[in-house]
Amino acid sequence: MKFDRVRLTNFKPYGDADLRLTEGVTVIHGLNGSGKSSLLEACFFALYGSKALDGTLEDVITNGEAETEVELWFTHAGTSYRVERRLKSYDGRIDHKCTLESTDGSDVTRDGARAVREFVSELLRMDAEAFVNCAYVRQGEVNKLINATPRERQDTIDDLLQLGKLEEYRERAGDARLGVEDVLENRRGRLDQLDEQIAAKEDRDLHERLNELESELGEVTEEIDRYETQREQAKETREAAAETLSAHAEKREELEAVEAAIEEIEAAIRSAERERDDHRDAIRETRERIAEIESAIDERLDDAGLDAATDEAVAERRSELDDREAAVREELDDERVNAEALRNQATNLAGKADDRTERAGEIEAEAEEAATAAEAAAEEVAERESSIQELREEAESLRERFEAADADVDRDGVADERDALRERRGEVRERIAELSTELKNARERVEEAEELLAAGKCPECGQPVEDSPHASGIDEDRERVAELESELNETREREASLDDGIDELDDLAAAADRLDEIDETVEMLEERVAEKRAEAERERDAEAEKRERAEALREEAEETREVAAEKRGQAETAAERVTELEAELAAVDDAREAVTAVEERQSAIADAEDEIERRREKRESLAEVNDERRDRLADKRDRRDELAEAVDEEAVEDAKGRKSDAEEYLEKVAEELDRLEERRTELQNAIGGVKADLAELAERREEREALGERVDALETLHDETSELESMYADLRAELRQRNVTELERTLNETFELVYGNDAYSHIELDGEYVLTVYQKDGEPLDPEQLSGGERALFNLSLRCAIYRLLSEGIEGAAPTPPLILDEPTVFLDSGHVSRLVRLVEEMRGFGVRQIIIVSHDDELVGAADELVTVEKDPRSNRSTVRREDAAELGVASLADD
Ligand SMILES: Nc1ncnc2c1ncn2[C@@H]1O[C@H](COP(=O)(O)OP(=O)(O)OP(=O)(O)O)[C@@H](O)[C@H]1O
Repeated sequence: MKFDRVRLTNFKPYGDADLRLTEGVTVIHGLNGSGKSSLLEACFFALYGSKALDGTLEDVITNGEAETEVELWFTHAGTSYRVERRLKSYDGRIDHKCTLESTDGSDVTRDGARAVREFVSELLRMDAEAFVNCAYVRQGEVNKLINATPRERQDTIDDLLQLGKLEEYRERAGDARLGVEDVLENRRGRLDQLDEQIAAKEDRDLHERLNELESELGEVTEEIDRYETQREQAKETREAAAETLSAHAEKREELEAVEAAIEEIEAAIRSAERERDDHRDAIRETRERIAEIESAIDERLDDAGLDAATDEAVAERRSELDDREAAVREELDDERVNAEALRNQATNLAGKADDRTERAGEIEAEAEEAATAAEAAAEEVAERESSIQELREEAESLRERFEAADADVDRDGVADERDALRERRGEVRERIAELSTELKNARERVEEAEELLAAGKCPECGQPVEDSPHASGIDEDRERVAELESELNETREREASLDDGIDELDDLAAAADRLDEIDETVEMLEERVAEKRAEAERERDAEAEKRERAEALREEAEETREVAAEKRGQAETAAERVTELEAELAAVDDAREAVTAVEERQSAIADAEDEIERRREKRESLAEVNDERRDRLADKRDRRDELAEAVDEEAVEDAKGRKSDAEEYLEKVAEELDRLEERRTELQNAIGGVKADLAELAERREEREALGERVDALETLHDETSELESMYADLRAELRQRNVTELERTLNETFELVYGNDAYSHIELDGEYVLTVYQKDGEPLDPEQLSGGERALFNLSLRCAIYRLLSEGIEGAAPTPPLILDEPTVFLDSGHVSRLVRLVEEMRGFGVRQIIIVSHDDELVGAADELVTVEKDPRSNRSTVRREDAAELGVASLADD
């Protein structure tokens, strides 16, 4: 068997790891804690599941992950397999899924952790424990077999070499023997019991007892037959007597019945007679009642308006009353409607009259207003007329001013005239200005000339003159000044007169304007006067008309009121009529009531007469029934006399005596028969008991025979199982001895190999697997006394010896799995490491196909065919696995040397 490949996901420190493994020696190296042991553990776990773990399933899942997966490919006996295990943690539980399948088409599959484990244990012929004891030397367990007690070692090695099976078979055979012994014991006990039972039954002479019982039974049966015959005869006698008695009893019974019937009929006749008397009395009473009713009817005839109390008269009166009522009702309805209508009319008319009166008042108020308006208009007319008068007087005085004026102008020429004067005055004023200027100039010239003269200069040229000045011009100028002065005065006078004229004309023009104004005002006022006058006229007319209308309305209202009063009177009359009619209706009702009373009494009389008739009939029928009863009574009395004669008292006494004798006898016989029958039953039971005892005896004898045979067979079987048990024990002892010899040989061989030429000569292994090491001087030594390193090598030798024995000693496919050594060199010095290397080489020589070693020892690394490096990334804390190139390997180890 060999591992081909292991692949991990989230197993302990590994994230994803995939490693191919080859034949030969593979050394796995790496730093502490990098995951070397975990890799081996993963392979072991793949094969055996949780049994292969020291910790729990949960521990192998990488911290912080929920799921791990381990796959292992391996080959065994020419078949390749793949195991896959998957652990999933949820809700604090671990789900373990596991499958195994062959990968080369040989169609092996196993599903489930248990099925796979069983398959692997079977295939490798070792369970998980055997695997660690043989193939897988775990770290720190290098001394396991040495430190074990001989007993443990014995179990371990026996198991590995399959000797455990023989022990198991021996035990089974022992169990079988004990089982047979138990059964045998039990059967023997039963056999003794049967013998006792049979002897007891044989002691009791069962056949003789049976004969005695049967003859007594015969006698008892005969006696019973005899008694039964006699009993039949007694019964017949008793029946005959009883018949005679019952015939008599019948007659007596009939007699009694007839007597009772006679009494009954008599009583019936009496009671019928009483009933007839009752009817007669009732008839008399009814007649009296009819007379009373008739007189009551007479009393009510007048009220009902009837002459006679006959049916026709009543019917006629009734229809008369109905007609009357219908007529009165009709009129009443009409009259009620009429009264209501009149009342309404009266109310309406009174309302209307009130409305009219109110309206008349309103119109009168309007007339008053019109009168006031007419008055106001008249006053205004008077006022205006006096204004007109005043204006006319003013106009007259204005016109007089024209007459009195100097100017000869009229109203229309004033304006033109004034304009002409103003023009002329303008011309005059211009002239005044010219003259003033000219005068001023002339005066200045005079003044200048006088100044020049005074200064001795020529007044005309201005040149200084001594004596002859040019003085002629000055005089001229003085004349001119005078002329101009007079003309100016003249002209000024003219201006003044023009001013006066203009002033007068201004006054006149103003008067003319005023006249125009007055004319206009007067005209306007006259128009207003005319208007107001017309208005006053209109208002007065309106007043008159309204007063007329108001008067008319008041009259109308008065008339309406009268009509309303009239209607109210009519309404009252109608209401009175209604009351009358209602009274009449009541009277009709009373009359009808009286008629009804008469009618009722009439029918009461009829009923009473019917009753009388009924009672009379009843009396007759009762009389007939009684006649018939009397006939029957006579018959019954005849029959009674007949029966009384027929009853024979002597015969009855005789029959009674016979009957009681027979009964007495029957009672006694019954007692005797009961006793005999009881005895017969007892005898029959006893016979049955004896017969059963006989049958049981026969059965017991048969059973005893069969049991005897069975006990013989069991005794034989017991002998056989005992033999088998000792045979297995012998076989195991023999095989173990053979193995011990072989193991001792291979152990010495390997020990020699790793420890030769040293202090020790050989190792002895006895039948109980007690190990003793012999020194060169022949001194024996307990292996525990060896040093740590020696012990390690010694143990490895023992393991290898077992391993070899296993691979050589078992028929068929060698189960030898890879030899796995985890840190085997811990206790070894370098010399011993070399020996270990040699041991490994040697193991290879013995045909171990695959050796996997965890170690950092250079020498071991050097001896490897394959080197696997395990590293842990310090950052992610995840391990990886890597195979080194074999060529490089060689170089590396050379370089190291
Ligand atoms: N469930 C887990 N999740 C993550 N890491 C784990 C888990 N279980 C163990 N480890 C880590 O794996 C490492 C143990 O690995 P292992 O024992 O295989 O190392 P090693 O290489 O054999 O060491 P040494 O040389 O000391 O024997 C430890 O560092 C431990 O912290």
